[in-house]
Amino acid sequence: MSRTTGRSTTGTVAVLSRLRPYAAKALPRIYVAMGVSLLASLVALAIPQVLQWMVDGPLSDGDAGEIWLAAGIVLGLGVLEAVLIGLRRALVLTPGTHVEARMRNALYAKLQDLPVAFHDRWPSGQLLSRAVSDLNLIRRWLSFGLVLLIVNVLTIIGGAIILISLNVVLGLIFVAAAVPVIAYSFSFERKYADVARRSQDQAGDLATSVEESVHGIRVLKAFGRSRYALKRFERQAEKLRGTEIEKAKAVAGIWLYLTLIPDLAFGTCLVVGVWLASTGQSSVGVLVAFFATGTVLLFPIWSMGYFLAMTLDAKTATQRFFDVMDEPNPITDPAHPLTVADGRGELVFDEVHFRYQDAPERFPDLLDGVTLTVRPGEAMALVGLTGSGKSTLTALTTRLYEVTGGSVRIDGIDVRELSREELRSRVAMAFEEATLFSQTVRQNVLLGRPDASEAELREALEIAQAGFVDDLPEGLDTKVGEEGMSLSGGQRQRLALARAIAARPSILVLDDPLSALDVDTEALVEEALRRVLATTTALIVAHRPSTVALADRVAVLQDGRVTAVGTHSELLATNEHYRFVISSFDADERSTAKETAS
Ligand SMILES: Nc1ncnc2c1ncn2[C@@H]1O[C@H](COP(=O)(O)OP(=O)(O)OP(=O)(O)O)[C@@H](O)[C@H]1O
Repeated sequence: MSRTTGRSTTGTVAVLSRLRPYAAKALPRIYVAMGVSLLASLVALAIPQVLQWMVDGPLSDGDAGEIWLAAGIVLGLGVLEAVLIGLRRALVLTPGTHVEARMRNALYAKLQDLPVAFHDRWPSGQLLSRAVSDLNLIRRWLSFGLVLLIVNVLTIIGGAIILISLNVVLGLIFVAAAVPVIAYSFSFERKYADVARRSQDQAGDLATSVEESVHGIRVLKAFGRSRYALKRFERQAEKLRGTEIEKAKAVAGIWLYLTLIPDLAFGTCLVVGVWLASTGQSSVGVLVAFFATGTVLLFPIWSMGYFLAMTLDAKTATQRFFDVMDEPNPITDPAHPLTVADGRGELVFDEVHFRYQDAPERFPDLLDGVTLTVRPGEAMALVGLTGSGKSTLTALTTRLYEVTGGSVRIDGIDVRELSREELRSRVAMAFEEATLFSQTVRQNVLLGRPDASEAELREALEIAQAGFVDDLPEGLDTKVGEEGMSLSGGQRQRLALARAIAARPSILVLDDPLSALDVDTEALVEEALRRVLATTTALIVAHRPSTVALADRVAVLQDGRVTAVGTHSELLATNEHYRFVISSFDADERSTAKETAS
């Protein structure tokens, strides 16, 4: 999915000025760099004045002493200009990097804060490209493009005034040439802004493809789909290449205008100037100064296209950054959070309604009035057909998603009345898909409670039957996750379970976290889990009879509601839907057993 939002009508200055809070600390240094750069331009513009004085004065008088003096001044001014340019470069070297780092941290914090629903909608490559290449563009613009764009414009204006003061006719020919250039620049801005946005969005899509195919490399290889993935990637890369060429063509167009028109203007000035000098209406010195000034102005004029493009790239990058930063977060802490006093661990779903944002309107709510009480210390299994909304219901307990009606209460307090930190310290979750981070085993397990003691950490590992960690090369300090040791699915699940247990929550939510374990290990984990569940309230999504056996009672989720609650044997005896779900478990188990045997 592309996050292209189409052409923005917001002005470039208005968009870029949104960078001010992040750039505030860097701006003084950037302003000084601008001042220094402007000084360098003034020095460059002063050289032709000295030449004029030299040609009209000492050179025509044949005063050798003054000729040497003038040459010395020109040389001195040249050296001064070089020193000032060097100083400008030194000044702009670091401030942009600070701004980039500040913006990147802010973006990361925002991404952490935004709800899961946001991450469901946004492809990770789009976020990655914002965090890397867009911020890179902004840094380069701040430390280079912004300074030189402004200084070049001022240099061109100052140079034009000098040209007019040297000779009105020649000066006006030069200024008249600016009219078509400015007109073209406006149409360039419109065209380039569009194509820049498209290119940056397409780069994000490409990053998403790379990310997906790297993540899914096993599936692609196993299904022999590598060539297909490559073809898809090539198509996207080709599309981006096309857009980049469009961009390059737009820049080439303005570049042509910016070189051709000033060159034509100076050519005209040369013809008129020679005529003026030959008819005595202008001195040779003035003519020399005029063309020397013109030469000084050529680079600022030619490079305007480049800096304009850079500015528009930075504008697009800024818009893309704020696409994320402006995203409202409906799941926030209340102004005056309550605290759970006794922490008994009662979990109540009261007439809970929920529907995903992108669910078609004709569909009823996925959760259509779920009412369920899990008593303190009770282990409740949640059973239902696949797709009935079990995982979704568990996600509401920690506000990964927000209820769209009704409420979820912990010890009598609506979860929306608690700070998210307090809520997530009360409720710990373990998911079927066990995510480990590129950190040590210890850091991964203590994610929810970094200050847990060694004994607590060991106990959690023991309950989750994760003793294998001691056989890892560096034990608990072995790095796992994406950049570390590869672990099996079952090992990952056991670490994720240990993580939930180590958090010592009053409510434990387990979304089928034992699915990847072999039968023997599962039995051992379940036996150990029973000890924990005796003191902790638990909501357990069950896909297997053995998981159901862990629970005191079972709730049946059907058509968006909890239609029955009871013990396993009660429900078996009285509830037809339960019997049907359980028989589908058995069928699954049988087919899994067959697959394992074959
Ligand atoms: N992020 C999402 N955005 C939109 N729809 C979703 C999202 N996650 C799940 N759904 C849909 O909501 C329904 C319920 O999904 P959920 O994962 O809660 O079911 P489940 O009962 O846990 O299923 P299973 O037993 O297969 O794990 C499904 O139809 C699914 O397609």
